[in-house]
Amino acid sequence: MNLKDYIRSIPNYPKKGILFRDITTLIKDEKAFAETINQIVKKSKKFKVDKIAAIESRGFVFASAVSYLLKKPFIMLRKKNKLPAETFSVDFELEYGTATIEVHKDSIEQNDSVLIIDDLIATGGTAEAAAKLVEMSGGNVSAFIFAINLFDLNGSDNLAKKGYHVENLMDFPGH
Ligand SMILES: O=P(O)(O)OC[C@H]1O[C@H](OP(=O)(O)OP(=O)(O)O)[C@H](O)[C@@H]1O
Ligand SMILES: Nc1ncnc2[nH]cnc12
Repeated sequence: MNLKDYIRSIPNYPKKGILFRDITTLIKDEKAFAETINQIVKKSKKFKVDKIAAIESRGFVFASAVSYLLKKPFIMLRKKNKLPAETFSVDFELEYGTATIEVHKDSIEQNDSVLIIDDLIATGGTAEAAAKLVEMSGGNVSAFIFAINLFDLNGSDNLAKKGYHVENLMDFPGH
């Protein structure tokens, strides 16, 4: 099965010049969804993983299934003002705007090895903010796993250059 066949590409969404890579067409096919989760689980075996963290909202779709299969705790990295208790907070830039993500201060313990999962990496701004949240919490990023890498936006390569382990299931151009 070629997972790339299940990704729908929509030009000029949400802004002119963005080629949107849509995962809804992958997750509505139960075999493609299961294959995606299995491939992420397989890639995760190379790394020490105490906890899994994922980025709202599309990241949750994949990461919670992986967390269930690996029997590891699941940590939500959420958009601003969604988490009810005390948080660490990081502002960052997106391919199409700016944003803030937060994590509860008591989600990650000192020296936890945290696997960060998201559906897609573009510029890498979101992923770097996620890494900062893990590190501010006292944890270490054991690796990043993305279903889709928009390779011409260089986010994945930039994370690797910074010394992070990065795994991608599918490569697409972002434009
Ligand atoms: O590498 P970057 O340039 O930072 O972009 C990647 C991020 O953008 C998308 O999320 P989005 O903010 O659109 O939110 P959503 O998951 O709630 O749709 C995607 O799910 C990644 O989290
Ligand atoms: N081109 C793109 N397609 C889907 N999600 C994205 N998130 C950031 N850039 C994206």
